[in-house]
Amino acid sequence: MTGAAQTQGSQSIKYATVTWDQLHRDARLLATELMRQYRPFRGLVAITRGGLIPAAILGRELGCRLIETVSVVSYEGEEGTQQAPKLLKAAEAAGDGEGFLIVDDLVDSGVTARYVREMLPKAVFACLYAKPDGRPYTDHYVTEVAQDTWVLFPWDMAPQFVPPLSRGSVV
Ligand SMILES: O=P(O)(O)OC[C@H]1O[C@H](OP(=O)(O)OP(=O)(O)O)[C@H](O)[C@@H]1O
Ligand SMILES: Nc1nc2[nH]cnc2c(=O)[nH]1
Ligand SMILES: [Mg+2]
Repeated sequence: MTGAAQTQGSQSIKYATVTWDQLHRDARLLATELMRQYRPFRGLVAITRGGLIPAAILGRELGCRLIETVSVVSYEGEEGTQQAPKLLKAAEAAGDGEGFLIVDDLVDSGVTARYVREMLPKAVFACLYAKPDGRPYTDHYVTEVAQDTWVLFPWDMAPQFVPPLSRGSVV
């Protein structure tokens, strides 16, 4: 994970960028830990969309071909900042979650994880990255990220031209 700061107006935003290679390595590290701790899972539940690619990698490593999805949208509540999750698709094949592993890319506030866990109380929850507020809602994660940092996943980015320093650009 690589750190960077970007200024937008008067605000400085901190980013942690994750490359495809790093994401793949982290997903394999997570798989190693899960293999050590659990009997084979009956299936995985990917939280769309961010959990889909981590779930594909974990499914391959753990030898698990049943991958169910749950689709949740979190949006701003009318009174301002409170997020209210809305279910677009339930994980019907997972029952109460027994024998299933819920997979997401990260936990931030923990709102999404808490909501999905309430639907699948017997499932194990794992993600790649965890911010402090979300950490209590995941059983496993690989790397902690500061709460004020936005994780940029490989699917959020594209390589682009950067002018050389000699042209006076600021890095
Ligand atoms: O802990 P929280 O504050 O709930 O945030 C974490 C969730 O936010 C992101 O998903 P998002 O809702 O942006 O949708 P996406 O996966 O489709 O990109 C991320 O993939 C997690 O699912
Ligand atoms: N890409 C991305 N999505 C998020 N959703 C909630 N927090 C984050 C984050 O840090 N990065
Ligand atoms: Mg998501």
